[in-house]
Amino acid sequence: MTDDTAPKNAGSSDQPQHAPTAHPPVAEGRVGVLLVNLGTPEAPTTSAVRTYLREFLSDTRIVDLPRALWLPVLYGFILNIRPAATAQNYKKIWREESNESPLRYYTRAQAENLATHFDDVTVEWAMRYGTPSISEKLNALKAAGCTRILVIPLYPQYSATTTASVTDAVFDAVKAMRWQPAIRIAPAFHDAGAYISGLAETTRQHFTKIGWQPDRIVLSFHGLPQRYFEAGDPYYCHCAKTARLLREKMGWSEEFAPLAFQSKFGREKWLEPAADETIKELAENGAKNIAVIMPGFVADCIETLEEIDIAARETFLSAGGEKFTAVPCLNDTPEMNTLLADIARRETAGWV
Ligand SMILES: C=CC1=C(C)c2cc3[nH]c(cc4nc(cc5[nH]c(cc1n2)c(C)c5CCC(=O)O)C(CCC(=O)O)=C4C)c(C)c3C=C
Ligand SMILES: [Fe+2]
Ligand SMILES: [Fe+2]
Repeated sequence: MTDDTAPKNAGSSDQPQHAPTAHPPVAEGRVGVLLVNLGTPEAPTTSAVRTYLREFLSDTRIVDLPRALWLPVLYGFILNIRPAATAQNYKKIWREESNESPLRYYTRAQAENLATHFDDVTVEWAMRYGTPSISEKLNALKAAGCTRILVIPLYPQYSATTTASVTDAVFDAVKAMRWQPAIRIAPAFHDAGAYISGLAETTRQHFTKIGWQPDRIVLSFHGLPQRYFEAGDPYYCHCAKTARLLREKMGWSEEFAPLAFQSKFGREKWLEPAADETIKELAENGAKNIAVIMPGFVADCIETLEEIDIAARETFLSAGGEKFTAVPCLNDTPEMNTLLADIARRETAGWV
């Protein structure tokens, strides 16, 4: 536990007789939990989106092409063209009340809700790209005396592009520390009971709220280049397992609730089928009322609110569909709170 008497030697009262006395006070003995999501621009403007995309798309975990090939494309084309269009899309979903993106709003709420479960654990949240950074928050936890820190990447399905990238940033940050905290990284939770039941329960509640039942349901996950899957990324298999478990829980067939992948970026072949094509085909084949569930996202964001709830809705209605609903992500629901508390308790076992 922290000893407030100063001056103080690090870590122990078992100091040798001739120990130096000028050591700065070091708080110690607490447990910290750091929730980490992807990251988001600071504002829905071209320049803020450019700053965000520059950091995001420079990560070799996200785009693994040789830098000599990728950087000219990134700086010559993508960062000149994409930010303006993406900023327009962020404007459509921006939370004006708190002047932030939904992803940031819900990530903060998730951390605040999780903190209510513990008296003696400090809970913080960070973003892999942009702010607040992982390094800033790990240093803040350390300064608050956390010598044991659990990091929970907020991605239910493991991918090198997301989960491993968080781990990279965590260890880059501790690399700069003299007295490193003990670090644990929570594993993927694609098949966790509380996650599947949370998805099932919030979906049922949503259908009750809207007052109609869909003819078909698309289980849409963020996509990846197929090459990453072929190189050993387990993401596709984790998505397929989440989809199967949710179908089993709800009594849905695979035909009724097919798996699809959204958010394709660039020219490479990505995981298929593409969600927008699946949604269009459903309308063309006579489905009138559909729902889209996006279990790969624990917080609503541009990909769920703009790409699906605005753009894919338009695709479906233009192709002859009549009713479309995007089921909200787990966000700041009690179900999400239970899930995070379960993960935090299990993964801090022996610490708390
Ligand atoms: C090569 C490009 C991309 C890969 C690979 C990728 C993987 C990936 N992303 C998420 C989760 C999110 N992505 C979000 C936005 C987003 N993703 C990409 C590109 C790749 N993602 C871009 C360019 C963007 C920005 C928006 C745009 O310009 O279209 C978000 C939302 C952020 C927000 O502020 O709302 C999330 C969340 C996962 C889970 C994943 C791999 C499994
Ligand atoms: Fe993405
Ligand atoms: Fe997108």
